[in-house]
Amino acid sequence: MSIEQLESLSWQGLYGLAEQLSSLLPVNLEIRQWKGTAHYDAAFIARELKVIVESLAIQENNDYGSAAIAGEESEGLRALWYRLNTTVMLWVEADNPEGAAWLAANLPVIRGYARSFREMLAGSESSRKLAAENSLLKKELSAMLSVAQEALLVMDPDGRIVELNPAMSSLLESPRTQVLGSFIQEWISPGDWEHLRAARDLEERTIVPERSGRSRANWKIRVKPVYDGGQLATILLQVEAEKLEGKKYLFQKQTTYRFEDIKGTSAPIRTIKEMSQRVALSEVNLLILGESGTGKEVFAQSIHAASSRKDGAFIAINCAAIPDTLLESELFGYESSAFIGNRNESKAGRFELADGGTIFLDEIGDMSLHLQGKLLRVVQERKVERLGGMEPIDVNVRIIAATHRNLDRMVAEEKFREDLYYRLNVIPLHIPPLRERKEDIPLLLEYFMKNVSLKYGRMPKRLSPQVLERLLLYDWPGNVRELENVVEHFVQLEIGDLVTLQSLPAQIRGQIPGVMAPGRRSTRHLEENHEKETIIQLLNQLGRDTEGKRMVAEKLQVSLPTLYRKIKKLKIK
Ligand SMILES: Nc1ncnc2c1ncn2[C@@H]1O[C@H](COP(=O)(O)OP(=O)(O)OP(=O)(O)O)[C@@H](O)[C@H]1O
Repeated sequence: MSIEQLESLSWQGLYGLAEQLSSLLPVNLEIRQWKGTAHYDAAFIARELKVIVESLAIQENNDYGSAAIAGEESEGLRALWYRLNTTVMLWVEADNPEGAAWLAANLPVIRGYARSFREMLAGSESSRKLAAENSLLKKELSAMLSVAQEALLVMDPDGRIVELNPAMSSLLESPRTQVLGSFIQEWISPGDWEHLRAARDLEERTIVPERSGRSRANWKIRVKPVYDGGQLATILLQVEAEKLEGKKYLFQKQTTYRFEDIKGTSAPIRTIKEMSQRVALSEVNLLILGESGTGKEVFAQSIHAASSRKDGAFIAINCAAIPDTLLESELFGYESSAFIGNRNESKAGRFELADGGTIFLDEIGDMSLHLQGKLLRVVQERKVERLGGMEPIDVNVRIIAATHRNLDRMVAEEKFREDLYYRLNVIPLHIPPLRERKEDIPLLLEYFMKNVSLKYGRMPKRLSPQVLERLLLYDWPGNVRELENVVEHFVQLEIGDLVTLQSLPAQIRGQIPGVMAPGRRSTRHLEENHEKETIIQLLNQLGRDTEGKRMVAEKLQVSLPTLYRKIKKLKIK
């Protein structure tokens, strides 16, 4: 029966309604009769019930703490209902003894209303409770996330990032507000996203992020899907930037450097740059040799970017950064049956991924003899075999290998396969250490000062002439990387815009030129050569008379007699 029909019914009374309705409703319904009123009509009651039902529907999302009041007057009768929290009260001012009988007769109709009333109330009540619980849970979740040291991220099944903590935002090097709402696919490859989405339970994997900020570290990911009613509802991610114990990365697949990024105008750097630009155009494998921090990787990337393979992948892998067995499966891939462990998937190796492009095997001197043998096969036959795979797979990959080790000596000591050495070493590129091209130092200082200041949003600082002089005297065992770090140190210092001697890092301040800096691996011979060179430079600058020599001794922080002894010993004219 509709409200309209109910409205047309005549008034029968009120008594008994309250009790009966209250037993049907999840609320206390009080219907009160106010004495002194002549009559009442059913239409009015029905309208009131309608108002209650509709108001409840409208107010579903309202704050239940506030009272909702609706009232109506009709022919001197007044009904007032209100709801405060879960209590609904309907007061009716009427005094009609026939009411009870009428209500009893029409109870099924009233019950129908009561039922929908109850359902609505129950629905709105449970959604209110749920909303309250949800909002509390959300607050608890974000509090938990904010105190966690691990980088954590919550996303929906489409990869939309709905929450992340400060550790994650710093790992992504982006403010939280900027990341919220973006998609994880902006940070990782489609293949890696597919794997994350397909995870059935807690899973771990290492991936190479598409964008990972300056660290260029790989991500060790723990992924946990959350299901609701059999449907994937949320994906939780814990990300750890791979700890590389001093290594730069395990894998990497973008190039960021071009030849124009290689700064330096000295003869040695110009020569090696020109040579690299020439060989970039050929297809030969390359071996880049040089001390740590000289820019071997910068060269490898620039060569790839200038080669005909530039549209193919550049896959870098650090052979010293991971254990041999993992390196083997990473390089060559595996078939499900063969891989030891609980994985049941097949995986392409880095050689396959680099097909049509370049593979950069960094720290090749650290590769085991066993893997050197397998690598030789790839170099010779241009085919790889996955672990446990039956069919060799053709790969068209250019290999650029690099090492800071002395491979000649390793070959002599039978620690590096001679046949592989000759295959890779078709055109060796020696990157000179910074101390052999000191004229590049001012340019590099200026270049890094500009870049690093920009990165930290600070004003570039000037170097005092004494600081510049000391930096020119220093022998830079960590090469360009060390120089970049020193500039970073300057930029971060809370000093004025002038860097003075006091601000120099200890290793540079403390170094008397020619005395080996801690960690330096150069030989005594190199050290003496360098000392000799430094003294000659200073004598040329300051003069060879006694006054000049006194100043040179002062600069070198040695006594005048010591300087004379050194001049004699090093046969300086
Ligand atoms: N000529 C250069 N111009 C500008 N920046 C350079 C140059 N050479 C090196 N760098 C910078 O120095 C740092 C070290 O370079 P890179 O990582 O290529 O050295 P590496 O020889 O591969 O070191 P390692 O042997 O430790 O792997 C990088 O940050 C790079 O940007």
